[in-house]
Amino acid sequence: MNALIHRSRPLGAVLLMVLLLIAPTAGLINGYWARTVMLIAILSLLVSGLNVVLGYAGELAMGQVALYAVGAYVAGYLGVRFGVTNVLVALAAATVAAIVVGLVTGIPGLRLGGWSLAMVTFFLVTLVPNLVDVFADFTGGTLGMGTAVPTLFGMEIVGDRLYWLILVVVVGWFAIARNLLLSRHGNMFLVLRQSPILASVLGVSVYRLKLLVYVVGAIPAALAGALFSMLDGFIAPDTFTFALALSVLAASVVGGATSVYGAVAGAAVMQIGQQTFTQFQTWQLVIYGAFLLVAGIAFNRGLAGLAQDGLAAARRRGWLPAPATAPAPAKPAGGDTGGHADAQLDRLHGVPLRTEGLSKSFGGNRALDDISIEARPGEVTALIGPNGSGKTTLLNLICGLYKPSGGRLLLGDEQIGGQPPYRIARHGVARTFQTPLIPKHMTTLAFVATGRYVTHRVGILSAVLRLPKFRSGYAADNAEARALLRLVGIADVADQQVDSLALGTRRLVEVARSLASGARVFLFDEVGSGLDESDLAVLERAIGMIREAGGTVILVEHNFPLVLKLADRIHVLSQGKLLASGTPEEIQADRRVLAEYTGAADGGAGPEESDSVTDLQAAEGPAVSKGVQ
Ligand SMILES: Nc1ncnc2c1ncn2[C@@H]1O[C@H](COP(=O)(O)OP(=O)(O)OP(=O)(O)O)[C@@H](O)[C@H]1O
Repeated sequence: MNALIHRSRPLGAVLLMVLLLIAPTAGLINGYWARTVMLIAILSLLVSGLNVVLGYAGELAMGQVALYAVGAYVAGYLGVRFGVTNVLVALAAATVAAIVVGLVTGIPGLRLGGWSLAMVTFFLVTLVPNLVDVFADFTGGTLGMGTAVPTLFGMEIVGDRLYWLILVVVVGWFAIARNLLLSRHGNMFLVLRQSPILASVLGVSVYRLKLLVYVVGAIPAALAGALFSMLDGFIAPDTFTFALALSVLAASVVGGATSVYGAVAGAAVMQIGQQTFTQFQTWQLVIYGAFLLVAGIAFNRGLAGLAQDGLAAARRRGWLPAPATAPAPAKPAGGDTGGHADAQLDRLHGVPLRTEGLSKSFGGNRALDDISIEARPGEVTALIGPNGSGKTTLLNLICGLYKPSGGRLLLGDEQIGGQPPYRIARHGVARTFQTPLIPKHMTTLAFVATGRYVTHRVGILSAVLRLPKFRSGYAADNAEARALLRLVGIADVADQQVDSLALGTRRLVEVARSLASGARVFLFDEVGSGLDESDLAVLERAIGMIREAGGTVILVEHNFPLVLKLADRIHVLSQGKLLASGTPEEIQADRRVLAEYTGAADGGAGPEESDSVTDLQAAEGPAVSKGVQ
């Protein structure tokens, strides 16, 4: 979990809110500005919903305006047709309607994948005027409909009361959004945005998580619609235009899509801008288009990003004190990258992993052909072979990123071949990537803790309400992540942004992250590549500890000396086939292996003595990049 963000206190936001709440009664703002504040508050709900979906989960969903219309018409219709004017009922009904519409549009949009959700939600916005027209008996058609005066326990909610109601709803939503986004769930949303592949190998069903995020993002939009119908007392389709959808997108960019409170700043800039420039209506589409082009490139983290950069610069220059972070554990004597000497692993319940005649074809390319190997618990099983021989493909098959074209994959006695990656991860299979998958906007500690997201569950309600279960889970996540970072010798980078780390350190972070899930099988894809001598020593020790603790380790590695030191058994792949299997001594002595690496014509019929360790090393070519690495 993001330790730095989690500790942030919204003091400024609270003070601003108190000031705004008392402003009209204290005579600090007139009617015009009170309405402006209400409109900004309503727009910020729309923007916040978009931020959840776009900024966190990375899904472009343009339907906020359609959900805004749904909320407005549901609340309006309840009052006009059924005489239900209670604001709590109206807000609850708008929330339910948002969930229903979110599910109805999100399920097909997300099932189809790709740009489908963006398309579905885009069409939803363009459909609003037509739907309003078609159901004119309920909506008043293009002429619009007047709404009833909202009430609460017999009181009419108008004037200052409506102002307070709107602010209270907005504060309530932002409290929920803050607690959700600044929690392990928000961190998983960020992982999802950065890499659905990473989310899936962490045990998360990408489809379900995206649907959840999309539905959560729909709720504030519908609440905004309900509040708007109360504010204006009239609803007409020309409120819910494509221009408004662009305005919401522009406000999200201005405020910063990954900032919780940036939505308010973005909404304020948009609303005040529109009201101030009288020519705005005429030129709004041009202005939004140009603005999105410029802002998207020039300051893509919005006002919130500029503010964060400003604060960081002020801290660097010593104008502001450094933020308080949890003290890093003391380094042991002699350790230069954070201690690991005292670190220990709990027992890992490794299971045997077997492949039986496993094959994989990509069109006409037989990348793997009839591979039968076994990796045992408490052992390191190495996969070696020249570039393109199929090592990563085998790992991708084991963790479910590729579906086998033939053969079986057994974890213990269970056939897991062909299951989706999130299910295989839940069986206790963890992996690292040849090119580490590292999210943005997250500390190293928070990232390592994402390994525990599925295995040590804490519900969304616990996070939103900050229940004791959330707090104890947060403490346990942090303690475990720190201990694992210490184990892999990089405790000192715990509070740094994980995407700022060097490649070698990222690899060690991935090892720590894979350990955090309490996995039984570990797939390490070239973890030693890019590590210096001291990091390699730490890595060697960490993998040794996993073996001692009973874990099943499959190591793909080009660093042959490292393989010889760590492996109990080595399998050599060549052009998708299993060339040789044996102990390190047997493989070193196998002339076919040396011939494969050096390209010698005569590999010999069987194992023979060779001075081949350095030969094998020298024969390794540079890694190539393709597919899921
Ligand atoms: N997604 C894919 N689509 C098409 N072909 C692929 C895909 N992934 C792998 N291949 C092919 O499968 C073969 C094996 O590739 P793989 O990446 O598994 O090799 P490797 O042994 O891991 O190589 P390296 O050591 O360079 O990582 C190659 O011919 C590669 O082009």
